[in-house]
Amino acid sequence: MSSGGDSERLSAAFVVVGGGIAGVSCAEALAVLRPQDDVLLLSASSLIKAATNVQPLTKYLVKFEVEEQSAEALTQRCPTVRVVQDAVVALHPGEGGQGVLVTESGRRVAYGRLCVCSGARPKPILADHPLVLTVRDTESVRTLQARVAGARRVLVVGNGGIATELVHELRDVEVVWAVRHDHISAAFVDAGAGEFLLPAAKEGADGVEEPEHASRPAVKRMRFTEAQTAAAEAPGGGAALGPDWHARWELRGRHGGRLLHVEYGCEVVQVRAGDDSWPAYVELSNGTTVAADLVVSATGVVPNVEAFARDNPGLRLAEDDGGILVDEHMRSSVPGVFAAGDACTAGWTHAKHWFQMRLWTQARQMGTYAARCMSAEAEGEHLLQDFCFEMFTHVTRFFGHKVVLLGLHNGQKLEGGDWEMMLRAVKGKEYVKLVLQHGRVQGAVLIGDTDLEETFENLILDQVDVSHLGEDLLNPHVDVEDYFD
Ligand SMILES: Cc1cc2nc3c(=O)[nH]c(=O)nc-3n(C[C@H](O)[C@H](O)[C@H](O)COP(=O)(O)OP(=O)(O)OC[C@H]3O[C@@H](n4cnc5c(N)ncnc54)[C@H](O)[C@@H]3O)c2cc1C
Ligand SMILES: NC(=O)C1=CN([C@@H]2O[C@H](COP(=O)(O)OP(=O)(O)OC[C@H]3O[C@@H](n4cnc5c(N)ncnc54)[C@H](OP(=O)(O)O)[C@@H]3O)[C@@H](O)[C@H]2O)C=CC1
Repeated sequence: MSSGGDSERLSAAFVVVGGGIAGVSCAEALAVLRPQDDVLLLSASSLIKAATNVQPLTKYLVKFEVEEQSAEALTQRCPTVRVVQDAVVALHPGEGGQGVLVTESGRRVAYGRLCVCSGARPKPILADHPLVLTVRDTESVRTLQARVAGARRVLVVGNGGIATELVHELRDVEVVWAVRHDHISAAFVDAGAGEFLLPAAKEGADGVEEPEHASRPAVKRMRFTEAQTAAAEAPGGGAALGPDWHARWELRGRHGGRLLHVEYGCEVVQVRAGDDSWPAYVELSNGTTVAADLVVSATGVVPNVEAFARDNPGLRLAEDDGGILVDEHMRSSVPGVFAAGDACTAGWTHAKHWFQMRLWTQARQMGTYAARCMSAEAEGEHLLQDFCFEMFTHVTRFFGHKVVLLGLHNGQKLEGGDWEMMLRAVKGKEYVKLVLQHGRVQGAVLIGDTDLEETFENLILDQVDVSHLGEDLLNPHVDVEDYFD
């Protein structure tokens, strides 16, 4: 990896900014697609993140590991990729000719085509408070580990991916989890799934039990309208860490046992100065005051695009989340500038069953696809959009359970009309939820080892009418695939 070098001038036909999953996937794909061209990967972080052990679970659902690697590992795999560690501070798109990036160390990097994969950064509450921490990269989790080691009670704020994983992993400490919804893990799952996960959340990582096999699944069918859904959801530096980050970092406090208490339907109002007993008292909007050693804010992310947007009014950012707005070919509003991963906002008309979530799956898909788009543009070729944008898929683990999310799994985008929800649940073992509209499956939440992902993926994609199946659709003794052979 190159570093240093005041006012050095570099140039490459293809420049990628960012050493996270999106940037590395883009650079790797460019190396394959454009063996004749130099690819320059510029990253502020010294290590890069690569997707390894990629395993397709179905046509759309892919599982992989995220490995932190040295830049040399990437250049060995892809000899045409040069990696330079430096932070971009400005983008000068140029007019008609080559654009130029300016870096922190004074380099000027000319590009033919650029892909911005600069990720996102935490959107914390009380950002400058010394007792409030966020988690994003290796450095931040190292700080968290040190601070948790001296803690008796930690307040976790937020109800998404990080809070869900963190609450599970905190050991030997009292955890108060403040969520603004009426159930846990609301950024990913519905109230029923939150209820299903709660006992495992209370157990924590040390107490994960083997699933029960004895009880019979209960199948329920419910009909939802827009009003009911709204009511149900009413209040009650470096690359992002990869999945399983928590498995590598023991987060152990000094309480001598773990306790979880959830405060529902609330936000932080203020953090009051502490006394001899506790370093801080946190006032919540539901009237509760929590004495704590530490507050972890896990309240979402914002795209990290200031260096590119500053002084570039021509670079359109999304109004709602501030990401670089890209079209169906990952092109920004500035010619020659593409964007992918957490840094971008998908500005095209989405397929019915797809929506954007800032996840490593989408970072990898977008990075790879952006490389294909850049290459096709260079050749003047027309490219059809990748099929991965046809349907939202995500696989992860929450509280020791495998979680698969398919399509409009929470009825997203279906607000306007009638939709039904069909459920099958066995306490501690599995939770299967289908979202149906007009007799067709629109989405699914599969928790546990259900082995149903392929069946429901096909039903969502094919949109066949399944109304004649009734509750057999979730009958564990019926092979739904047989109906469609
Ligand atoms: C704690 C945590 C756990 C997560 N767990 C999961 C999970 O289990 N499953 C999942 O799907 N998703 C997970 N995510 C989300 C996932 O990690 C991100 O969606 C994904 O990594 C985004 O990849 P990216 O390449 O777009 O951005 P990043 O990984 O953030 O990479 C951005 C890169 O750009 C570089 N950079 C930034 N600005 C500049 C600049 N100006 N100049 C040069 N370089 C720059 C950074 O150094 C970094 O190398 C998690 C996120 C966090 C924080
Ligand atoms: N296993 C996985 O798949 C994981 C994925 N990730 C991803 O990493 C990124 C960062 O994770 P994370 O920070 O958890 O973000 P998420 O977007 O997953 O969740 C943010 C949560 O914080 C809530 N929130 C926002 N503002 C406030 C506030 N002021 N007070 C209280 N709560 C608030 C949001 O509520 P509301 O929805 O109402 O706005 C939401 O529940 C996300 O893109 C996430 O998808 C992270 C870890 C694991």
